[in-house]
Amino acid sequence: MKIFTANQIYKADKFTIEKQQIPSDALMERAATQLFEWIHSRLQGAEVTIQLFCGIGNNGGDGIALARHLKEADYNIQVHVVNYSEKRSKDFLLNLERLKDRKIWPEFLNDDCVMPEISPNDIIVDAIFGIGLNRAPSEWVGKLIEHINASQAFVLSVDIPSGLPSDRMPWNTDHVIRASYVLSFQVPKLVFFLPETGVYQNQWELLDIGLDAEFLVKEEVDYEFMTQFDVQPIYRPRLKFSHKGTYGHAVIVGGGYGKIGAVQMAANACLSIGAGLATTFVPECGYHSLQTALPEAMVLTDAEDDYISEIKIPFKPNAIGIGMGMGTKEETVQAFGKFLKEVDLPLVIDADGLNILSQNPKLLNEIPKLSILTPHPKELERLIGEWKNDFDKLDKAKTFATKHDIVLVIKGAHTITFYGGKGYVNSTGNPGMATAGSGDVLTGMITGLVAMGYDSLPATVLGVYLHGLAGDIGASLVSYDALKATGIIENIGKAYLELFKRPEPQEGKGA
Ligand SMILES: NC(=O)C1=CN([C@@H]2O[C@H](COP(=O)(O)OP(=O)(O)OC[C@H]3O[C@@H](n4cnc5c(N)ncnc54)[C@H](O)[C@@H]3O)[C@@H](O)[C@H]2O)[C@@H](O)CC1
Ligand SMILES: [K+]
Repeated sequence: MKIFTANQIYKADKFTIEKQQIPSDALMERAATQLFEWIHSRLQGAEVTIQLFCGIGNNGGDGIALARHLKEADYNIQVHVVNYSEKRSKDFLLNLERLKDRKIWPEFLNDDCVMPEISPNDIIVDAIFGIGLNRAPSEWVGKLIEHINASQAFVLSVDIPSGLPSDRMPWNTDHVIRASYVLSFQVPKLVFFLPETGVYQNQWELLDIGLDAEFLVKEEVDYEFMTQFDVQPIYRPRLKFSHKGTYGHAVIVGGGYGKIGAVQMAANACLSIGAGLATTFVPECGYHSLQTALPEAMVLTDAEDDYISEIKIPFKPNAIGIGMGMGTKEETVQAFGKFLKEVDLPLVIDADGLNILSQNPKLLNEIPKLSILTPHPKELERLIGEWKNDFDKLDKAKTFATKHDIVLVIKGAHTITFYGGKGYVNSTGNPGMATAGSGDVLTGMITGLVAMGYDSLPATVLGVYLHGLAGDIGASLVSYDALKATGIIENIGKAYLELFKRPEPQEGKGA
């Protein structure tokens, strides 16, 4: 699913109005109808007070049109116009007139207004600013937002939490609505997925306002949100007349004294995702535990007992995952550097492989093209340097991936994969996956998919999605808190099955 910028949404809006030959307020009416139906199907006419805070642009217009629908269904409403500018939008004014025709007179809030009383039992509709916000809200509007946030009422934001710009950091973090729920039109907004800006909403959901399908299909975007619908076509079914050689031979290189488990989990995940064969390459000390814990895998050992000193693979594998539990001992650094020069297939590089790269930046030029790097935030910072904020991080990550022609995976609540100047935002996963070994499992899964013949980008996007989905299934069985990395591996099979269940209505999860 494409993630549009505000400008692209305006373009889609214009295109739709022209192509469908509808008046401009028709989209606002669709938006208001959808908002109303969402609310009405849940409240069923309940006697709760709904306080609507509406700006003077089209977001406010949505709120005003919604107020009319709510009134017609006999809801108990209070409408406030947050009068932050004299430049009222045409469709806002049109809907204000329609509201007045029904004898509803909104209260106009200005910079000298008394803050309206809000009970914790009220429902707030936040339609103050939408994607048109392009500068800091003035002080009194900021104070009103703080007042709403302090009310403890349920806050339903229209399109985006007011005060949150769609493409940059907020000017003042206190002057952004903390939404209990966001009903966003047609396409998700990038800010929902970033750690610093995703915190302004608990949950979001899309409402379809019928923006033109042709535009949605054709418009090129910088980011995509990878839903079940987007990921399904990547999957390649196993063939009837295939054998284990068809699904590739993966090698997992890593481990050290006390850190053989990382390799074991990666190799286990690699086989569980479907690789034909898996061989591990570990220091000698890992031999017995690996042979015992994972009988399906083969084991090659380094000459050294405790650490890796020379990486020798006596056959040509289809994929190599490297770095987990490997340490950054000088001999290992040398071995890793030599291996990078020799190897002629894309690698999946994680953990200490990434640490070695950041400590020895010259090695970055030796990374085989189309390799996949899977840093968590700290590892990413060591690779690309500090960032000012999430947007700066995305820019730096994109530049780094393009410069080295690699796939870069920024792990987190919504893992983002960068390749070829584009970012793919993952839709699965949960906080329970922030647990030891979760990254090793991901590396193993992606390595397995590369071994099976998937190209680097599809292998990564599918691997990240299935990893999150396996984690979601695991957490649904044991809770977020009790989920362990092995619990993710155990549910890879169920994740595959879930991938082909009938898609549910698009619904997102907040930070
Ligand atoms: N294309 C679509 O998808 C549709 C969009 N609709 C709504 O339209 C919204 C966008 O409407 P607008 O473009 O009118 O913008 P907003 O309603 O977000 O903002 C109103 C206007 O206020 C001005 N402004 C920006 N920052 C300000 C500030 N800090 N203080 C004072 N004034 C400020 C800007 O000129 C802006 O256009 C969307 O978020 C959505 O809710 C809906 O009506 C349905 C159709
Ligand atoms: K809003």
